[in-house]
Amino acid sequence: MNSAAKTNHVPVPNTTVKPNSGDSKSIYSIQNFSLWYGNDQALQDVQFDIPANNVTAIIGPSGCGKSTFIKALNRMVELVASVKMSGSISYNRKDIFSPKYKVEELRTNVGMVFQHPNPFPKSIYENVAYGPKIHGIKKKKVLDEIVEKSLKGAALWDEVKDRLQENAFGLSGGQQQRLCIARCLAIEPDVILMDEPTSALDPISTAKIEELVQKLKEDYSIVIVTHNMQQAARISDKTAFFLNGEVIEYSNTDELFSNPKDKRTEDYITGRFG
Ligand SMILES: Nc1ncnc2c1ncn2[C@@H]1O[C@H](COP(=O)(O)OP(=O)(O)OP(=O)(O)O)[C@@H](O)[C@H]1O
Repeated sequence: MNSAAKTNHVPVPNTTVKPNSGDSKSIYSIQNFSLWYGNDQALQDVQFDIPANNVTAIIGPSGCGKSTFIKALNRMVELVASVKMSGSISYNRKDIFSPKYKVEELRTNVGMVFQHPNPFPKSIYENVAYGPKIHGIKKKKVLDEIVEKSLKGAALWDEVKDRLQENAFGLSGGQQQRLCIARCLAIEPDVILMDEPTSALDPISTAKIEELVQKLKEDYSIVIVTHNMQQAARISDKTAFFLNGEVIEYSNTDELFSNPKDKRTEDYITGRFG
């Protein structure tokens, strides 16, 4: 780990966390991962595996560390100067914080979609072609194919195929979010991280994104932060419940919602707090 790890940190084993059931290959393995912003601890001994070609939901009340955790998975969290970490996160069995690991390689494999759609102030076409161009693809025919494939993958092609040169800001919020997903698909990642991707959207746009997430998991591993427990229950295979920076419970989604093992999980999913 290239960031200075705290030395005065005493790991507290979290006995309620279940290891991965082993029914699917793990894409990420998180071991005793802790994180501080300055002196304030935001994550404590997070430990679980994230399976490939599954949707993994991260739930928990405001401020429990969900965004911090998801931003650690692509090392975006390092952009905050005061961050210190200990423990490890492996992606495809390689420690992502090893000095040998190139962050560019990680970001090519791990795409991210944010809470608020954030298209570039460019045409719909250019938004999707941007990443491949950065990666050196110049031929128009190849770029055209990537743009079409990515927009189809994000279930947006039919709505925009006749207006590809129009500015992306002319799209609705839900369409902009699917454009951001298409932009992500264009660089052919393995993993898509989604940080509350539907919280700024209306119910119909939300339903479209949820349907899309279900389809995307055939080809991608998805980690989604959501405040919405119904959404987690509807679309995810695994759920991790975070509280005060700790993973209180991690298991198959149907199990976690129907038969929570920890009283705090039960209280949260039944709306007693949060
Ligand atoms: N850049 C930062 N600098 C300092 N502290 C931060 C920073 N980002 C987050 N924190 C703190 O870390 C803790 C976890 O925040 P985080 O945003 O990860 O929680 P969250 O569960 O995603 O919250 P929400 O659901 O409200 O988005 C909070 O106490 C927050 O104040």
